[in-house]
Amino acid sequence: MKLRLVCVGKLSEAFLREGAEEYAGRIQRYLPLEIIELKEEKQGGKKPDPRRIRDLEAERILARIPDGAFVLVLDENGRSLSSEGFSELLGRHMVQGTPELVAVIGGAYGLGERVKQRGDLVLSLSAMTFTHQMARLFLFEQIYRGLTILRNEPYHNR
Ligand SMILES: C[S@@+](CC[C@H](N)C(=O)[O-])C[C@H]1O[C@@H](n2cnc3c(N)ncnc32)[C@H](O)[C@@H]1O
Repeated sequence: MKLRLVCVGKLSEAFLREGAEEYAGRIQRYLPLEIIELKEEKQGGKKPDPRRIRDLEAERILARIPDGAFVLVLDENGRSLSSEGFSELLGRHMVQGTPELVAVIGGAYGLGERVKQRGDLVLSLSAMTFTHQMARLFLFEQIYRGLTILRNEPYHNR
């Protein structure tokens, strides 16, 4: 199974970029990982219309999700899972032969309804809201943690 992250915005904070790169490297010891960073929608000088921004970003996000992928949409209002539960989810898709697991992280205004509807699971990392950059780091850490749990490797201390 391949992993793909589709996200809006780059990692501009060096301390988060370093952390995310560290975990991305660790994940890639187990599974291939592709990161697609989409540009944030800008509305040239106008007062931002968050709904319009989300809708425009949604079109570009959906275009990067291949058919047959299992889609994990990251949203603070989604479902929460334990690390073990998340690890089981990853393991199930690896065994079932899901070709690609796509995780989606929104930009400053969050994700449009069409993206949430495409999600096979809308996942919350916490009921609190993080920046998209932090969400990326925490998601990567949890994917890495989940993979080490599947391999029974000493990272997650039960
Ligand atoms: C700054 S947040 C957007 C917040 C925005 N108020 C909204 O309506 O979603 C940017 C992105 O980070 C991700 N994110 C932030 N906090 C999260 C959390 N607690 N759980 C899961 N994803 C989160 C989501 O993908 C969100 O779209």
